Amino acid sequence: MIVSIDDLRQRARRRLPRTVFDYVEGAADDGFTSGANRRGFDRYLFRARALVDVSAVDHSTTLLGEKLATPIILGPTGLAGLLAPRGEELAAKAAASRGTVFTLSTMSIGTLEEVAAAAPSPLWFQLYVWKDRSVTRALVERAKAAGYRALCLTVDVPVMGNREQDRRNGFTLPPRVQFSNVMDVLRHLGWVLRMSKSPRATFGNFVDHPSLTRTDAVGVARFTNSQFDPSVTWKDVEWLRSIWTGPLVLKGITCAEDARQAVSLGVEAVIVSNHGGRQLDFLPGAIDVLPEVVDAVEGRAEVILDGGIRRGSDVVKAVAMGARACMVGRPFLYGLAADGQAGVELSLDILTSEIDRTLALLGRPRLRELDRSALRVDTPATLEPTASPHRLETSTVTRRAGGTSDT
Ligand SMILES: Cc1cc2nc3c(=O)[nH]c(=O)nc-3n(C[C@H](O)[C@H](O)[C@H](O)COP(=O)(O)O)c2cc1C
Ligand SMILES: CCCCC(=O)C(=O)O
Repeated sequence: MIVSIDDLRQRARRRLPRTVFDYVEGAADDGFTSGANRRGFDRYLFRARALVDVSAVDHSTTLLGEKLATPIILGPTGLAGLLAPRGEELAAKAAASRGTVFTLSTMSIGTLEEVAAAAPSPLWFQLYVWKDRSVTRALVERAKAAGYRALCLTVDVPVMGNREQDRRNGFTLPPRVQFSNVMDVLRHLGWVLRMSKSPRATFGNFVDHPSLTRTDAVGVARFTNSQFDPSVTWKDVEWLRSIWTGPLVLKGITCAEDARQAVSLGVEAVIVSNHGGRQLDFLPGAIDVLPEVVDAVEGRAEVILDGGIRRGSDVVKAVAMGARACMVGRPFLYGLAADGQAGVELSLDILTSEIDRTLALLGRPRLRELDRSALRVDTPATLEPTASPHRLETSTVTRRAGGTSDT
């Protein structure tokens, strides 16, 4: 029986060939940051109020001027179409049915036009900047023509992170059957059968690219490293600002300086993210850098927390710390692999019902009114309370240079 995101993960693990599941789980280097995204939430504990009328709980919010029925939005994930045929379309439809945003990755299997045609949900398009700026410009123009509401520039992939398991597995596109994985593929004939209905098994937005011929399999990291531009700077953000008229969002902000620079260029939202621990290892957990970014932005842009959300209580903590919404990657991918569109809907329903229960038990029925007084934290000095409206109550135990002592 599936009652949690972890149950969905187990189901996804059983249904996918190892190489595909490993790609989804993949973290850079030693996986420190991937683990920190989860561990970070453990340091934030609740301060609950009793005897509050919580008969009507409201978890709705607004983001970039649009009302969201849930504070959880679906993040960009390359190759989601390998988890289920037309996977990106299914996930976008699931987001629409739950009143939230789906973000399509540049590196999707479905084309950006196919996904826009399939789903009415407020769609965002995530952009990687290609060395060939005419490719980048064409993507932006196609996204505009197809009706994507916001452009989300990912800023934490100047080069691909070191995903060692993908390298050991020889992960390619299309996925290859090799001596080392033939037994695994045979054990997952259901997936093979399902995927035979997929219109293609390569990057849909670039089907005409000379490196993506029908016969050759391409190494995913090798391909992206050859195409993504490592010389991208803030100048490119200015350029995108000038050619994209809608809201511009930067994904992958992890410090105050970058947050301030983003705001000064008129960016509407920043996503605090370490790419789910898939890029630079030894960044802190996303929730750990959220206060720094919220305080630097000072309300001039919206802040979204991305990375490590597996429970509704994680979302409640992030919102209390000043995030407007949370983005998820793997949770909805597990749902997609487990049961297609219904599985993505289930992942959203699980998290949203956990948010409701948490808000009720916390005695804070309106998500939008949460602030740092809902939390206590055993914190290093860098996260000490600030004067912002999201002032954080420290717990009675604070960490001192010499260890832990009662105050
Ligand atoms: C399989 C997979 C593919 C991803 N592809 C992209 C991508 O194409 N573009 C991007 O900006 N982020 C990508 N990400 C990062 C996610 O958008 C998001 O930052 C991350 O998954 C959040 O962590 P979580 O999985 O713990 O929710 C990918 C993540 C995963 C797991
Ligand atoms: C498939 C190309 C890159 C996707 C990505 O950004 C990731 O795997 O994290």
